[in-house]
Amino acid sequence: MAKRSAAVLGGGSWGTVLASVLADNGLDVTLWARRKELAEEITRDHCNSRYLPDVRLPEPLRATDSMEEAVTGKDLVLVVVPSQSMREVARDLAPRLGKDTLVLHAAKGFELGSLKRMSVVLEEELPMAAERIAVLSGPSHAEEVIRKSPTTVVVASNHPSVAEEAQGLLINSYLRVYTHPDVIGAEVGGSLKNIIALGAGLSDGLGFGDNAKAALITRGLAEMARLGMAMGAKPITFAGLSGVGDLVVTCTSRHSRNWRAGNLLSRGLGLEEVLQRMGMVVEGIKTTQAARELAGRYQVEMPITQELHAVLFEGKPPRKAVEDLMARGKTDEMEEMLRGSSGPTA
Ligand SMILES: NC(=O)c1ccc[n+]([C@@H]2O[C@H](COP(=O)([O-])OP(=O)(O)OC[C@H]3O[C@@H](n4cnc5c(N)ncnc54)[C@H](O)[C@@H]3O)[C@@H](O)[C@H]2O)c1
Ligand SMILES: O=P(O)(O)OC[C@H](O)CO
Repeated sequence: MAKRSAAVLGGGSWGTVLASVLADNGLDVTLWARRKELAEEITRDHCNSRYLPDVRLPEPLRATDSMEEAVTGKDLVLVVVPSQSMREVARDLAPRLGKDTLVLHAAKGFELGSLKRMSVVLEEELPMAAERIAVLSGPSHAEEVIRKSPTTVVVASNHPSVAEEAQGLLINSYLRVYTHPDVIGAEVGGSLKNIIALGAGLSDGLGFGDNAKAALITRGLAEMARLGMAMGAKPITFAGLSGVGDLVVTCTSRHSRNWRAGNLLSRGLGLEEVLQRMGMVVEGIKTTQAARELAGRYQVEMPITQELHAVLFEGKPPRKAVEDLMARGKTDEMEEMLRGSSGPTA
């Protein structure tokens, strides 16, 4: 059988690590990076010094700054760029995509303005591949996967055979991949957990304790599920890897960009300075804007998201945001879940 092949689009932390996983699995892999110097460094020195310092990448992994060269003849194209770049990259990919190539994305966010999920953006820009699209999500920090630390993720697709094929290409002894039928749930969970992780970083930075973090995680999950269900997700998806699994890892890991950004905000730094210090994408910030608009569109209460929006974009002091969350009207924790609707409780 011919050697399977893949292109990974995006030379940041997660793109580089997923390309390394596929190379470890024996695929012929080409990574596409926008910057020529980065592509050369990966091919020549087997490292990505900006995004993964001190990590040696698999020798067979090749990189290029030519998308044409990267994607031509590949069985799988894995798109791993920040959400706000997804449409632009998909547009460049469209004329080059092979007629049977699987398209998998691993971004966690919504497109600002349209508020669309990433697989919808891909379907719009790659209509010829609409039946071959899948999403990769779940608790997976790049820094741990590259060390081959045991990790579990899901590949969700509306087409079971597409999810199974992507699963077969990615699964190995340190990355266990489950298929999943709920694309909406996987994308909404993977995106919204970043908002709660920003809140967890803020909470920890302000010196609130473990009770506060447990509350944020649990009530955060409730509002993630509430919006997800209104958007068409299956509630059970939020109990899985792309829901509570990813929420827990992002709220508690020292690797989390979103947690770290929240923590820097708690020290009184402005948003611009926080982003400059991070130097990597912090998806939760734009997701907070998108989720607040989605909450309005779907008439769903998202108090944590609302308060975080006020802190990030309206100058509200974080302690006042916490006070206001605690002082909300009395409610029943499970009322809405047990009613099975997305009605107005929080
Ligand atoms: N880092 C992780 O551990 C991790 C894990 C799971 C999911 N994700 C998700 O993967 C996505 C990418 O995250 P990351 O951590 O790799 O980000 P990163 O900040 O490490 O890297 C982003 C990369 O995308 C490139 N890029 C941005 N816009 C581009 C464009 N228009 N064309 C080409 N390249 C472009 C940047 O140059 C950079 O190389 C995000 O949605 C993130 O939430 C990340
Ligand atoms: O580092 P973060 O906060 O962007 O999170 C990365 C992944 O989404 C964790 O699964």
